[in-house]
Amino acid sequence: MNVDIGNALASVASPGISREALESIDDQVAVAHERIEAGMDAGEHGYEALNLPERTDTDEIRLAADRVTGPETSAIITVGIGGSALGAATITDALNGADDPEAIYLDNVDPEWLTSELARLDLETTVVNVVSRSGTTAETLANFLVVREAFESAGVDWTERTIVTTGESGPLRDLVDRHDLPSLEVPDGVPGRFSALSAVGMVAAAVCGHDLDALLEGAAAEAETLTGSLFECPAYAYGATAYALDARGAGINAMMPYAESLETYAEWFAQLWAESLGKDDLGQTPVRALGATDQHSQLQLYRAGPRDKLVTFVSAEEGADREIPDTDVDDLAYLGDATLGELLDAEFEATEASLAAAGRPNVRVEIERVDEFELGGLLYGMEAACVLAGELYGVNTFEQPAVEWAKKATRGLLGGGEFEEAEAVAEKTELRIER
Ligand SMILES: O=P(O)(O)OC[C@H]1O[C@H](O)[C@H](O)[C@@H](O)[C@@H]1O
Repeated sequence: MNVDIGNALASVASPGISREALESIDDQVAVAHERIEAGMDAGEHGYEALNLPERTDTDEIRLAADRVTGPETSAIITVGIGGSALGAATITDALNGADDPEAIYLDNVDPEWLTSELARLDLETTVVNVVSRSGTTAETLANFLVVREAFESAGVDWTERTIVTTGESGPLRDLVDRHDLPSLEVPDGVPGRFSALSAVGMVAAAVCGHDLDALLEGAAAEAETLTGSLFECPAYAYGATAYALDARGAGINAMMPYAESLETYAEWFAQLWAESLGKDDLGQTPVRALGATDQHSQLQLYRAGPRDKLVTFVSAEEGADREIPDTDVDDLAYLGDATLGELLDAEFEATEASLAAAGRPNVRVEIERVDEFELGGLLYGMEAACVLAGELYGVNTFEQPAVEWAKKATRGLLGGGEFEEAEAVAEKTELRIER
């Protein structure tokens, strides 16, 4: 990926970063890079994620996926949540074409939605991809039990169509052993939100026939750019700029890719950025946005609201295109001379310039196209940017203790044990205004 931080400079934006400040931050980047390199060399928890390009065994993933996939495979249901779903969804949503199996992600426990999703599938030709490091995540286990029941009710042998990616032990590992299911391991030392470039994120891509090696080659090429300076490393330039803008008041980061196929990538980025950096009352709030669509919903706030946002654009240099037919509507005749791709590019450049004209900081992330190599580089680049930002914030980038309170409360509310968190739910302060 390439990064252009010109519109984040103090000469353009407020908040903005002076060139002197960038030079000073670059000294911190050099120190942070040494820490990151040491963590990678030692295979330390979290830093190990940046070793995935050479660690992930794509043959192993393909072999396991091939045990449940055939030419008749029409769909793959991934049952997982958070990092155990968003990386895989980012890859298949970015790469799947009309002829690929449909990739569905059951990463919520909404009964109406899940029932409607299952009802429209041909379970005979559907693969089930269960992903959970712990094997105890309530949403994932509940959804798996419902999916398994749906297969059994349809008289379809789920064991012939189910692949599991989980830790070395736990309920899902027991299920694998009991039914001799094809399985893969969640890599040690890699938090879920950093695991897209491992079996966690790549089984669905394998079932859908994508080039896993190209994903890793793109990631490896990005890994090669990790040097000790933000002026030489796009990932570090992005991470340092986002951090520095937050320190100057831009506490919100709207991730706005100009490609429909990257909409889920913005959701993946939101977990990566929020769950890694949101600690000790610090962290930059990610907002999922999409170009050109959100020019018509959020741009007003980005351009004329509080000066508390960075807008991050992701633009693909090339892609499939389509002519806009001629029209006799006078005011729209100019569109007939353009293609949809030219319109999308013009809207991106116009929106980028409109924010700069209003002194609103924005950064451009460029990829050549949305394919395996470029996507692997984007995922890896943003992971490295996040690790660097975590070093600059001085937070524990790789843990997420704050998510545990609600889990305990949920378990307590369902009779899964005595938890004071559940009692706190009952003590809610109310001020109800009813219709
Ligand atoms: O993979 P699992 O153990 O099922 O965890 C799934 C997700 O839930 C956790 O609560 C964390 O918030 C995520 O970082 C994680 O990816």
